[in-house]
Amino acid sequence: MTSAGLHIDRVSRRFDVDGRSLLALDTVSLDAPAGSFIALIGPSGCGKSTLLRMLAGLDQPTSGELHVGGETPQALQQRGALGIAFQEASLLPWRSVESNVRFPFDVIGRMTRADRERVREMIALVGLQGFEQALPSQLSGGMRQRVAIARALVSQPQLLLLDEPFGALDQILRRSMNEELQRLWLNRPVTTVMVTHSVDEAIFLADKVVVMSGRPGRIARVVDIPFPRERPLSLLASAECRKLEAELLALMFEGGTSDRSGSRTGSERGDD
Ligand SMILES: Nc1ncnc2c1ncn2[C@@H]1O[C@H](COP(=O)(O)OP(=O)(O)OP(=O)(O)O)[C@@H](O)[C@H]1O
Repeated sequence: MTSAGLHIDRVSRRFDVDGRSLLALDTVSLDAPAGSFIALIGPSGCGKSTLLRMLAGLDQPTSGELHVGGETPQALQQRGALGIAFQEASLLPWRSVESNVRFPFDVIGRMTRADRERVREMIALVGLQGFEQALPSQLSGGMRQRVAIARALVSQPQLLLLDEPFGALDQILRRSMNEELQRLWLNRPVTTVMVTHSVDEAIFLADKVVVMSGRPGRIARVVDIPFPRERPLSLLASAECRKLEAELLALMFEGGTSDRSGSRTGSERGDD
């Protein structure tokens, strides 16, 4: 299964809260070619998770459309072409590591010899050989996130969605998981959208960082990350990276008023 490009076209989402209509996302448009790594950053409540949930087919826009490789997220999800890992690893506690990683195949009712081999391979790739029969409660937080990432990638999805996958980990573990995710992604560059609160994590992993602003949630700016891969962790201490981090933070606080070049959204162009 090859990776797929993203097409988000003027997506808005309203919620009814206590009889009031809240505009959580306002005409968000974004295009990304197959094999891109997109990081979504922005202040709390700006709609990052809402956008990710729509890409996962778990929610529908009030207006606008989302397509992944020409298909709706629902279609993608139904044929097992979506990989999802959220902050709480959300493993099934009664299932072993092996059984959790195998889960996406159980859902689509398929388990070929190649699938079985793939489960074994993913467990090895995330460094959990020897823990196949362990239960989630017997694992550390980092190991549980590794299982979640292995499960998200096992069916070779066309789109990988990550919502703060390392948010609950300490800084050292988070860094090493960032390295590990980069290695897995370089092994097979699947189109990825990751929500993160960590600006340097976004810079380390992404091709493009999408900075969102809040109330209502909009894309303030899309910033290309210029650093070639494979990126070493030492990149994060470099002056160039620090400067970019400061600019992205400023964009987040100012609601995207910095003049750093980058693509503009439909609403910025005033064509919505
Ligand atoms: N099911 C829902 N019903 C009502 N309001 C909702 C619902 N889901 C999200 N919202 C509202 O939409 C807005 C965006 O929420 P969302 O969780 O997408 O933000 P976020 O950027 O992911 O925030 P955080 O960084 O804090 O996780 C918030 O104001 C939130 O209260």
